[in-house]
Amino acid sequence: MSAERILLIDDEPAFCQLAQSWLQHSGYQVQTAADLPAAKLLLPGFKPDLVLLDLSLPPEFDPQHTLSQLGSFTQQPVIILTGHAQRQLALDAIALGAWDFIAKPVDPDLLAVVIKRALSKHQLDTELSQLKQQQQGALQQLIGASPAMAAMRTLIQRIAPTDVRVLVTGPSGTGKEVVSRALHQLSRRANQPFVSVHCGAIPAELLESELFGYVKGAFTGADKDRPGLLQLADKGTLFLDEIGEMPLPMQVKLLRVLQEGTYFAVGGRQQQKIDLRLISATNANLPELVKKGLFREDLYYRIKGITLETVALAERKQDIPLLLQFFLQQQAKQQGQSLKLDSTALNWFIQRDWPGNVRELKNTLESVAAVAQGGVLSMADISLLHPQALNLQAMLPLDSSQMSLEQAVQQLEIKLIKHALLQCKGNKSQAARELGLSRQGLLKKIDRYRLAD
Ligand SMILES: Nc1ncnc2c1ncn2[C@@H]1O[C@H](COP(=O)(O)OP(=O)(O)OP(=O)(O)O)[C@@H](O)[C@H]1O
Repeated sequence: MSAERILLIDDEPAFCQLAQSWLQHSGYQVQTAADLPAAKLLLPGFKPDLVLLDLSLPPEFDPQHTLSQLGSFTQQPVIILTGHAQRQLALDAIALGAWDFIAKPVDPDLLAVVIKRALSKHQLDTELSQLKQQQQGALQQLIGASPAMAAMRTLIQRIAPTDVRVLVTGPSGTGKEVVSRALHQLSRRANQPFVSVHCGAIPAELLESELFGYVKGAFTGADKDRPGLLQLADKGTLFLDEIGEMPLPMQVKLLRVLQEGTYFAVGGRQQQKIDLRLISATNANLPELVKKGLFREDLYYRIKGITLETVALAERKQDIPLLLQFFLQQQAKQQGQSLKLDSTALNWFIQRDWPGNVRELKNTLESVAAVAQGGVLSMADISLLHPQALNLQAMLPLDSSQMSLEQAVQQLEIKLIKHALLQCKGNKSQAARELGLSRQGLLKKIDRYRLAD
């Protein structure tokens, strides 16, 4: 650990020299300043963890003036150095926020104790505020003000500090990984690793050695010991994404780890102990997979703990503007210019269906932002990537002002669907994609408007 830094502000050169040498001897880094202007110049570069401040400083030698400057030291505790006659002033200083005072001539042992206490308090304060920031940060990444998102936030805050296993379910692209990361960041394991494993992306034959690691000679090519992801996640959180895709033989092995907290590396004989929190995610229906014999029932109950369910964007459309704003800010940071959507473009994003949920919304916005020129994203930009969007205005029913909103919307939908089907030569999957609908959604509308023939 690097030495803690102390800034000593005192105009007596002999005292400064002596105190500096005591403190350095005790392992602190010390810089001295003879007056407040000199001290303020040192602050940004030296970043002291603690300030020792004499009250009578040149040019005024006015303790009240020095006290009025206490506000310059907000990031670190200040210990006041006083003469015996200045006791009341020292008490005033404490009322103004100084941490403690010590009388001159200074007793080095007493000084050491006071400094140690002040520094450990300062460290606790810093850790606490970092933790608070981290916690706010974790939830700030989880955008949405819908009742579903508010309930999700409350649940995350409640269960994050426990070690209970969590299964996050919900449609693809709805934020299951974001939720899992927030659970980790709000947990007591926040400073330990969060290791994410996509169970479906690693070939079945490699999954065991990826998770458990292997020892030298375990198989051809294993020329040295290699730790597995489980070991990398030790003390932290293991996130098993798409757990429904884990092959059955691997499920048996994972079950043993969860039951016993131990495992063997591939080819290894030494039992490894592990302490981790498991969070799993899936968009599959696990009970259904259990019924079909594709997922072990005993493992299902082991990983289930508490189930959190993320909700499709279609069921919380009110989150779309907030999400757009969040992603626009991210894009703006990357592009180094401010970005916004004009009102028609914003409406297009809100009205559209997003079968790929937040992921699709984010990707679409990013592509539009990439092709847009200037800081305002408009329908013209959108139509470069989604030509059917341009036709929208032209397709509005001519006498729409005479109709109810519902009738006008229905007419517009019918026109758009017919147009898309024509363009896609009757291919419904393609037309659904063009319209930003799921195939199922399009079929329902075709049925409702009797457009089948
Ligand atoms: N509530 C949210 N706030 C901010 N970003 C979100 C939110 N939900 C999702 N995202 C973003 O959407 C994208 C997809 O999210 P994520 O990977 O967490 O979804 P998922 O449900 O785990 O998807 P999959 O099932 O396909 O693995 C990510 O870029 C993520 O940052």
